[in-house]
Amino acid sequence: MLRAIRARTRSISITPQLGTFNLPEIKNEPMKNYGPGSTERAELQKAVDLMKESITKNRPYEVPIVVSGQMIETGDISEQPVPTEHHLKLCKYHNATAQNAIAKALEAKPAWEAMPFNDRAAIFLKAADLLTHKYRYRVMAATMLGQGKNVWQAEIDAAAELADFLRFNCKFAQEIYRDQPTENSPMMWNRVEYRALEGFVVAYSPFNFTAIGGNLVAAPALMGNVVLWKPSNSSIYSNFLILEILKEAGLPDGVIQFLPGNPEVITNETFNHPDFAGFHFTGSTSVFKMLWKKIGENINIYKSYPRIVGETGGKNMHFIHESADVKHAVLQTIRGAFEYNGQKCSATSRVYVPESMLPAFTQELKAEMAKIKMGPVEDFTNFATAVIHKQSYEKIKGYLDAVKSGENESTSILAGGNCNDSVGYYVEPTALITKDPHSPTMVNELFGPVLTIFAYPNDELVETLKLAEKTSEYALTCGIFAQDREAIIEMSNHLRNAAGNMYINDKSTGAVVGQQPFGGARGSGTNDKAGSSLNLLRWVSPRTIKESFVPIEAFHYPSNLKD
Ligand SMILES: NC(=O)c1ccc[n+]([C@@H]2O[C@H](COP(=O)([O-])OP(=O)(O)OC[C@H]3O[C@@H](n4cnc5c(N)ncnc54)[C@H](O)[C@@H]3O)[C@@H](O)[C@H]2O)c1
Ligand SMILES: N[C@@H](CCC=O)C(=O)O
Repeated sequence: MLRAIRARTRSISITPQLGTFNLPEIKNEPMKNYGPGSTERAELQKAVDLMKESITKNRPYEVPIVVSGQMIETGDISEQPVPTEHHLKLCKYHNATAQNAIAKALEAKPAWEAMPFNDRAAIFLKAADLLTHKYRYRVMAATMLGQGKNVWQAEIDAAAELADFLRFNCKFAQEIYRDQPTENSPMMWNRVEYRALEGFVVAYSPFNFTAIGGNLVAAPALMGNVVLWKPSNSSIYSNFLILEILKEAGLPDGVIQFLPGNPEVITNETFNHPDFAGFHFTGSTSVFKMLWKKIGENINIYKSYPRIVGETGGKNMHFIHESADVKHAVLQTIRGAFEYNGQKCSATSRVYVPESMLPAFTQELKAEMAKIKMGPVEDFTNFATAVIHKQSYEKIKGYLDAVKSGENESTSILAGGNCNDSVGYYVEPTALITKDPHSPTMVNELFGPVLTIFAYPNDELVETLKLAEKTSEYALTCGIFAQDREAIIEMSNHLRNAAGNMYINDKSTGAVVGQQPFGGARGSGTNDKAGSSLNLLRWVSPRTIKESFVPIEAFHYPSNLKD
């Protein structure tokens, strides 16, 4: 008997982990300020100029698909244009199919999920350090040229937020693994294992945050999953650089497969596979709903119930109370509405102003908006740049044309309103004012630099809060502005379900990982809070283990015995 046990033991492969390790201290990545004359400004300018020079000489970067570390050129090529100068192409990329990638990912899975946590964490911590040191300016330059971000927007996204995601995920994962049953009855031991999901995870990322693309794949991967990544066609090059960094950091081949290209092809191949185990999505609400439906239709072919995590659109408000500091509210509104040209899911796109404050608010807003400088990203003094692509330009212009033509008759232009796509997809930062709280630009997500103001009677605060609360299908972010504490409480209470991220006297954008976990409810997503343990928990399937130490001697319980 003993010999048989020994023989079995010898056949088990054991990965030793001879210690319970503490992670290095996890802190937010310090942000560089890129002020005039700074070293970082000079280095970033050099990286941007080099990249621009290369593509201007008609040498766009070439991005393959990556399956199990193999760079594959399918020959079916598309291009990623530069939004501020659309005749330039940042990269050419090969369109993928997913077939082989699924099999290869499943092959890579057993070794990856068996790798001790400290080794998996080391890979992502190393990637964060490679990003913030060796590759910071390159990834920022790719984000600036390819996605139209100015310096500060690229810094907070492609450098700081991505590094924060990679590092804080390790901290939160360690806390999850350490979360163990606190009670053990005599002569037994209870444990919980946090297994990776059975099968593969699919991640679809949006164009607007390089960091989100990185996190959509890194979060499930850190928890032991294998991930098929379909990046947005408008952020291919920066996303490919992230994959390269992860590879240099030691990520084994096959853990993340990189599949740029036609989303419908990838969807058909991955969503119809029995091992489809999870979907990690960030993008628009309509696409998410359509994909959720497909998953539902396929439910009988899957081996498990797929985990579905989606962070989607927003129609975020600033609600201003009569006690607010007007200048502060205006400046925060300009940042919230117009930084990155309003292309953040969290962008401020509607603002409620008390009637008594309207003249001061609009005067200050117009004066400050007149100082916004718009132009290409390589001129660091530009605050606004171009929107991402032609489709987006046409959509936003359509809403503005409806205001100009009187089709949207309740609404007029207060500032801005011009569009020009002769060189880049430029939409001037625009403030509209409306008499109709349900006008199209108060309700729909435009995803561009357009803000609509609605003035409410000072004595109708509660009614207007109720109106604002149910004006759109979304519930992502919201900023309330007031000095009066009772007003803050009233506003916050009425808007409790109108936003997953609420800001008091601050703008609706700019959540920081580890400080304000991010995500919304209603039409804005599943609110699984990117950059928190809530998100990581969606990528594990816990197994509870009870081990008894001492043999029992009878099946009866004392209650079965006779007196
Ligand atoms: N809530 C958040 O955290 C958050 C963050 C960033 C962006 N967003 C939202 O994302 C949107 C902007 O990003 P976008 O334009 O890249 O979004 P999108 O919905 O167009 O694309 C997102 C992803 O879905 C894929 N996709 C698009 N159409 C598809 C289809 N028919 N079938 C399968 N896949 C498809 C895209 O290729 C991309 O990878 C906005 O609505 C914004 O609010 C939300
Ligand atoms: N997390 C970002 C928004 C991401 C969506 O685009 C913010 O808080 O501004």
